[in-house]
Amino acid sequence: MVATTPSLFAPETEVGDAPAAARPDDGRVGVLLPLPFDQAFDYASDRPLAPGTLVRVTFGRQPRVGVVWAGRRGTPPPAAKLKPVDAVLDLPPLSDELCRLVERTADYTLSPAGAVLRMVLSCPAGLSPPPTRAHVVRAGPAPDRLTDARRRVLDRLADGLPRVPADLAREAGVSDGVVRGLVDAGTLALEDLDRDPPLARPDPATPGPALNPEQHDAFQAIARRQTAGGFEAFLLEGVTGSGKTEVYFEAIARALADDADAQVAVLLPEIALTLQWLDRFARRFGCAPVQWHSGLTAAARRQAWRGVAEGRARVVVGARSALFLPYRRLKLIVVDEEHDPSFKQEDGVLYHARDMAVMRASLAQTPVILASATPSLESRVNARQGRYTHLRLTERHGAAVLPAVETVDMRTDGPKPGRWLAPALVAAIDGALDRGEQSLLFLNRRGYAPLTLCRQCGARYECPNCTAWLVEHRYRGRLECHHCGHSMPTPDRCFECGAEGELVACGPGVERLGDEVAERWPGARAVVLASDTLTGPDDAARVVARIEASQVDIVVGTQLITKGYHFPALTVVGVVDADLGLKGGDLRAAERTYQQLVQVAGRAGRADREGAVYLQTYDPAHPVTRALITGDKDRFMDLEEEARARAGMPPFGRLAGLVVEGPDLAGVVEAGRLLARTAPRVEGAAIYGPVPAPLARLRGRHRHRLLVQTGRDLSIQRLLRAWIEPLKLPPKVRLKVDIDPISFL
Ligand SMILES: Nc1ncnc2c1ncn2[C@@H]1O[C@H](COP(=O)(O)OP(=O)(O)OP(=O)(O)O)[C@@H](O)[C@H]1O
Ligand SMILES: [Zn+2]
Repeated sequence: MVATTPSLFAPETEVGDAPAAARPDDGRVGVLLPLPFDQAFDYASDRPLAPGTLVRVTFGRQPRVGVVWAGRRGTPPPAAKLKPVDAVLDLPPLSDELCRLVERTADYTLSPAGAVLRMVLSCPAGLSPPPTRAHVVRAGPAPDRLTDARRRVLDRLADGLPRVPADLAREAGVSDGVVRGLVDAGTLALEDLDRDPPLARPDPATPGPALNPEQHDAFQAIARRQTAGGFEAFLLEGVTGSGKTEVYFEAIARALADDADAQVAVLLPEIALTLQWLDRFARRFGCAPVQWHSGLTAAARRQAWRGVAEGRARVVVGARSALFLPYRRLKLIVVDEEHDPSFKQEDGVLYHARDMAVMRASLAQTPVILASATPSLESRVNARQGRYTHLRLTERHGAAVLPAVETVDMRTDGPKPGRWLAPALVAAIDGALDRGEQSLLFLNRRGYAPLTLCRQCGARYECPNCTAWLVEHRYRGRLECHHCGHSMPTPDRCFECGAEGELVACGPGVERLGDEVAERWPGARAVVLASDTLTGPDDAARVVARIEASQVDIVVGTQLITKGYHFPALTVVGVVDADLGLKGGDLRAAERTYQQLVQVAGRAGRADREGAVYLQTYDPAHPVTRALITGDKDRFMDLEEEARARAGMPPFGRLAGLVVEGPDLAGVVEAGRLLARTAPRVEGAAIYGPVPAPLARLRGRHRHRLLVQTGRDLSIQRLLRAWIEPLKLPPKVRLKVDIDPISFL
């Protein structure tokens, strides 16, 4: 059997302990702590505590919040050493479904269960009751002496909503003393209430747009499962602009309407979590969803976490970590842009949020929707083999059509040296400017130039901590490492030979394109968009609003600007270096490049004006380029799939990356040798390496890699555990195990 995520569907692999009743019989409960231990520790409890109950205990000397756990008990300590459960938190217990997700994720990724639990309890402030504040409420009859000022205060309170005294006084246009007087008179009273305003409830009753027939069929398939109940995974594949979002909005509305306590999780790649998306949600549901991502303030984070745990947060939209929130009653999961590599977490617990979303849905017995214009090969195979239900939207909504794609052969039709935009692309932008339309130039490289070298002696500027060039950022006047953040002012003389004025920038980044645009079209309104040219989400929102309002003619951007945006006046897209993603090619380089370019191209011509896309390439015959021109995605993906199948690569075989890293090379080499020497010799498993990783140094640490490849019929986790657990690595050397690796750096 070929299974893409075996522990989802093949219980014979790694299954965590099934939750049984906690065992208070012996006066003990197991408590799993958010620390890197796989086992629950015993604590004394004089009353039975249900699994999932959040408790405060002492571990070492530290107070900690943990979770009463049904299985995974370590060696029981003697009764004399047992510490009591100090307190039970005033929160609903974690759902059984979530506890099992923690165990499955731990088993699947070879992480300690406690490390996964830590992702669930990721908001310590949310664990305590919310701070309170005195609010004014109506408490008795109006006083005999009802002045005009007093009447205004009472009028404000007529809606029944409590208010903070100062706010009330301001709203009524009176002094604080008037409010105080009413409290003294017994007409009003002060009550300690949650400082946090209540979370708004999205309204599923507002009708969405009428779905077109394809959208309607897709939604009906999902709705049938919602009515019948239970787990089903849907792959919602629709060309860019086909209305995937409208379809899953309907499914969200259905989930909310069917069950007054239902909760919905929507996972988006962080950079696709834009104001445009939030606005659209608010227009459809009457209020913003609850957000969960790295940019939240501490207060917003606390409110979101607690709102989810108490079931008040009905729709949560967030980056991958939103999957591990303590939903009480999860009824639908949506993973939008499911192919996006950023769903893989690359540090700590190395999980893939898309795969774990499917796992969570199956544990919670709910539908899950994976949406994409360019589904991952893994999901495609799952759909073909019947594990996912495949829903397709083949056309853009309404009159919009997919843009025409052309290649520009850089070997024959490229620009002059020192320029980056070919004549054909320049002509297309001229045309767009004449017609008052917008153009987008895409280059997935921040900064001005990726390499700086000395024309005199050839010296290159390298990061002292990493195997990487320093990238020039001319706007800031600095050279920077994109891996560790190391940064220095751009020098004016060579560090090697001292020659002055001889340093040259090699190759383009978006800033350099911005210069070329300014030179060529001095009258055009241009903007360069990259994560480091924006000061934050507000700045990004402002720029996007300007583009929407057609106050920008030419956008130069990294992938930041490619995901999910809808700019009606944008008609020309230029991909400045279509070959960039193919360099250094790992397993998924072609697939990923294809997906990214389809997304970029998909920004063109989304409304009533037709779009055109220009791909600048040195290899116009490359299958990725061919597929983009012909639009024959299926053929391209079929070829990719055949190649993977032939090589026994995922999803037809399984991979695990092992990285040994440490501060000194000798220890790393020794650890690599130890792994090689003890490697299991098992039929159906191959082990490659150790070799220095492509990023042989990162943040000052040396890194060597091994790659383990097995067939689908082997449990790669079991093989790894038996091999690695007994090993004693040299001091300061760490081993990172990455199941289903996405990054091979
Ligand atoms: N049934 C419909 N009625 C009216 N407008 C629609 C309908 N379906 C889609 N649209 C509009 O068409 C545009 C594209 O739809 P949407 O953004 O949902 O597509 P998508 O498939 O999610 O796109 P992408 O993958 O490019 O992000 C939006 O402006 C949307 O409001
Ligand atoms: Zn560095």
